[in-house]
Amino acid sequence: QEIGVIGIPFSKGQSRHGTDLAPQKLREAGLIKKLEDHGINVTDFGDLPLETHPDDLQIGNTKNPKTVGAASEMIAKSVQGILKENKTVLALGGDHSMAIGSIYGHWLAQPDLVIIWVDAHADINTPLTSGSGNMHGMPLSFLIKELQQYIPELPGLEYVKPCISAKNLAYIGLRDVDPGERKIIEMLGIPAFSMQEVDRFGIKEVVDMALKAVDPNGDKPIHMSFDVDALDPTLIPSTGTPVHGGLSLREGLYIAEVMAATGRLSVVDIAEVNPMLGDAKDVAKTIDMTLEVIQRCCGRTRRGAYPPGYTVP
Ligand SMILES: N/C(=N\O)NCCC[NH3+]
Ligand SMILES: [Mn+2]
Ligand SMILES: [Mn+2]
Ligand SMILES: [Mn+2]
Repeated sequence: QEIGVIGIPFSKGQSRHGTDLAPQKLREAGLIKKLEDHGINVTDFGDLPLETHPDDLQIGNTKNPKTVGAASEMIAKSVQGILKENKTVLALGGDHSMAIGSIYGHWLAQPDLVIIWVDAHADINTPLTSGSGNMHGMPLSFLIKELQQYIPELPGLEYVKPCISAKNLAYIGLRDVDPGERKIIEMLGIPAFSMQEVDRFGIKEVVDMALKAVDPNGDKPIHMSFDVDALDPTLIPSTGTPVHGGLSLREGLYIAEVMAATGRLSVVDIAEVNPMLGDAKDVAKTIDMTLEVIQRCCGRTRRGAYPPGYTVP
């Protein structure tokens, strides 16, 4: 499977500078070489030239809608284009508002996509239920058809068409869900496997149940939106909203290996790495753990592999 890497140097979906530096940091840590060393064909499409909208504003408490909207539109076009080249997209964020564009672009190319959202957070606040007004806590609300009656028109987001049904979304890793989000999850019956379910059933069962819920026939293109804060903060200290009691590295790798093994993993978002948070050791650890997960999204497995036609020397 061919991988197309796109850098999304973006931070305006939240308030902490730094997530825009993550794509370059991941490259500098050897991302491309690590993938190639494991026999993975990878093309690096560079970073999107994202810009801050000059006269952006705040609507209600929603911050930077024009900047987020313009970025999402550019992300959508890029993701759609890479999918058209029959490559799996590895979208390196950037804060999680990037998913507005990556999911929309995925839908433009493969409308029957399903979403696996791996995150400590649900990111499904509407502009009206959000406390902070940071759009990285809202991406899914702009995309889910059943929520559109609750979404006000925001300047910059006009082009985003609601394109996902709640039944095509499943969560893994939740442990910090706002009241409004909990209401939405229950109202729409979204399969949500929090860390409590991970503890109760184990990661194998949770991954099986999540996939069964959104893709019962095992024939849909999969969009995995992976917020690194799904992993435990001891593994990923350099992220904006860490929450104790996260996924272990092994659980994170397992999720990635199973998704990749379906052969239908079409788009992977890697969100919320913030290299400006914590000390140098924290940043190095965060980047290192993120690279571990990314490699398994792209087909490396802990079981080892060999190229087709390989014969033992
Ligand atoms: N990391 C975050 N989302 O995944 N932050 C925003 C969440 C606020 N409810
Ligand atoms: Mn998130
Ligand atoms: Mn999160
Ligand atoms: Mn609209």
